[in-house]
Amino acid sequence: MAVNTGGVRREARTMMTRRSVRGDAQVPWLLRAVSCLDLTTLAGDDTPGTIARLCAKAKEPIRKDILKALGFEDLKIQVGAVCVYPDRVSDCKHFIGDSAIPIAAVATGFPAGQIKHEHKLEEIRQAVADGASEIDIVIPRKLALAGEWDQLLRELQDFRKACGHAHMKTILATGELGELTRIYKASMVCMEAGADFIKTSTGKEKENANLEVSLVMCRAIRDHYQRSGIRVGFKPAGGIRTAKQALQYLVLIKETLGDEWLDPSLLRLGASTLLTDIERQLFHSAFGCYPSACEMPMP
Ligand SMILES: O=C[C@H](O)COP(=O)(O)O
Repeated sequence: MAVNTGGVRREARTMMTRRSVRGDAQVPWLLRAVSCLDLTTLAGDDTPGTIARLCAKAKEPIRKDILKALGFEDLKIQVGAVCVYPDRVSDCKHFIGDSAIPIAAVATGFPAGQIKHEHKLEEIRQAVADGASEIDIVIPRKLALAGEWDQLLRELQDFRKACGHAHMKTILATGELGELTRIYKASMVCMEAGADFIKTSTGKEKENANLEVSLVMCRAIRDHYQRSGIRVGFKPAGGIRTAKQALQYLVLIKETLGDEWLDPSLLRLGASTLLTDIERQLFHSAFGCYPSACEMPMP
């Protein structure tokens, strides 16, 4: 199937002008975005201290006084998952404790995927053994770029097996795949290999998540569902920093896949700093002004 690039651009643009969430109506949508958030830290200087702070925030992502002022004090809200490098999974396991928040590990030589296939499989198995229940694998881009779809399918099926009981989220790194038609095809191969989620980007490419590639990937998910009856989740990731952007993704997913996909079991927003802006916007809705820098960190 060839994707009409101009048509996708137009549709993504007009969808945002046709449908938007304004004023107080934003509050439940933003809370939904928080519950679908893969709260992420993927930095070379991540330490057990960084992971302790990440896990504390994952358990209580929005301050109690804000929730109370919004009338949601009884809401038990937590993020969709925490997402870290494989070497930090055991720290996460320790700090997440008894909470049911899933631990996601990036793997297969994240972000570039330029390591040997057997090392990728070993990395997945180790992350699962350490306590990850979700594995965000990067696809070997060279196979997609060369159109070697059968080989890509075989390697992804190996990853699927190595994940065992853990969910497999496949990262396309769309910014490195070029054409939208290739992104559609790669999405289909990932789903055929048994991906539980397809994810746009690592956050490390020059071009990360955007509405156009998200529209194409959501359509691939819809087409796959119509053919197989299997619901695959979607994870836009990389460069999603503002509450406004998060709302745009929720609108796009609602319009393309329906309300059923607005749930952590089928939607995740991969982001390292988005939560700060969402909390600031919720503070504004609760108290009528933005917090000062000492009250809440700036994004
Ligand atoms: O998977 C999530 C991304 O790596 C996070 O990217 P970000 O730091 O641009 O939010």
